[in-house]
Amino acid sequence: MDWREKRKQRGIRRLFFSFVFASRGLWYVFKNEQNMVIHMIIASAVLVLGFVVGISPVEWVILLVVIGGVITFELVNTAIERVVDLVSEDYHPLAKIAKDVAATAVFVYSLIAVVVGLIIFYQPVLELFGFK
Ligand SMILES: Nc1ncnc2c1ncn2[C@@H]1O[C@H](COP(=O)(O)OP(=O)(O)OP(=O)(O)O)[C@@H](O)[C@H]1O
Repeated sequence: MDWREKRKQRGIRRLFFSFVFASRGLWYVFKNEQNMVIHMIIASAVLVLGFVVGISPVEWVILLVVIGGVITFELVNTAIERVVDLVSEDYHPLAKIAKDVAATAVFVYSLIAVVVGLIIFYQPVLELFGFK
């Protein structure tokens, strides 16, 4: 069955194929984008740190939203890069703007994620190392 036929599916089968396509997308970006690997490593370290210092339920929610946001922006950034390359691989000022703006979206959200991480972990990490 090719992808056009899969797209015509309805109900549970359609849902199943949506998950298959989504997991392929995630795997593709993980394999091909170094930044995604870096995001995943940092996210894993932060999650482990969350367990170690014992952050509150609200802090967990904030952390998960922020981590999910960074990963989602990286996925959308890669999708935009590939669509731009599909339209033309030649140099074009608009292609440059599209890719630069998409990359900036990831950068801005990542900066916010770092600040949120510092706010959540600053105090508990100091206490963990006996500075407070
Ligand atoms: N077709 C193009 N025309 C003009 N500039 C381009 C073009 N393709 C890429 N660029 C420039 O090169 C940069 C890197 O593009 P590339 O497609 O290699 O993305 P990347 O290195 O995977 O980016 P990211 O780090 O965001 O994943 C873009 O941000 C853009 O400034």
